[in-house]
Amino acid sequence: MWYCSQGTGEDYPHEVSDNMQERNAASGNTGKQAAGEAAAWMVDDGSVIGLGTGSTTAYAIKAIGRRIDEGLDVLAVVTSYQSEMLAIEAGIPLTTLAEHPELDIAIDGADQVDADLNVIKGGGAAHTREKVVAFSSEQFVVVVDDSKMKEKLDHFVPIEVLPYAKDLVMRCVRELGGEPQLRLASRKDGPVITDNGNFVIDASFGVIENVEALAISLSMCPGVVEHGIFTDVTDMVLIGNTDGSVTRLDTLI
Ligand SMILES: O=C(CO)[C@H](O)[C@H](O)COP(=O)(O)O
Repeated sequence: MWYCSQGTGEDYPHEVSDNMQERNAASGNTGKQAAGEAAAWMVDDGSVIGLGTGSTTAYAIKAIGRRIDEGLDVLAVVTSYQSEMLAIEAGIPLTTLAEHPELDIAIDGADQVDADLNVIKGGGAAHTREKVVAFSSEQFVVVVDDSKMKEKLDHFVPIEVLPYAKDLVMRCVRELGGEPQLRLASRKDGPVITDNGNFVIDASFGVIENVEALAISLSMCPGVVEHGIFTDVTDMVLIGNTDGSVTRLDTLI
């Protein structure tokens, strides 16, 4: 269950909303920027935060960096080399899960979100660390543009696998009714190698009727390091719309 609220200027602090629509429209990435920047305002002073990966989260990271310039005091755990580089560039002090195993809030993008706030992640092959960070956080906030919202999930599911187990995992996926495809690199010959040194298999299942059952079945296949289905962890989704407004979906407890 979730409830929904929508706003433009009034719902978010001045700095996010002021001229937000104009700036976002100019960038050509309106929804992602609106959602990412709105999430940056969810971060409290003195908190330890998790930073996801991807182009939408990048807007949040840059906006948190601007808040730090104005005095915000935070420490961040990153989920990938990409978020590490962006956080360093934005001037965000870093820490680790070993030093801070419990995070206050994590902000991350998604490839698709359904009406029950189930999420598919891993378009950037970072979902393993992203899932660890999400489950280590008191609050997990997902930031997406409105094209990512679906009544039922039908996006392919990224699965990080041990290279040694590639063929077994492909067989598991087929037995579960899916069509597996090894993700290939675009600027290198051969497969994508994750930040953890593994392969990624993208598995298409069409419309996923039972998200939790599929998530459990995929986890049970030997050689699966982690798959991109996130259930029962998302507390809030901030959806950036093409006009620069942001719609908020919260879980009801
Ligand atoms: O899961 C992810 C990385 O593994 C990303 O958060 C997801 O792919 C969304 O990316 P973007 O914000 O660039 O659309």
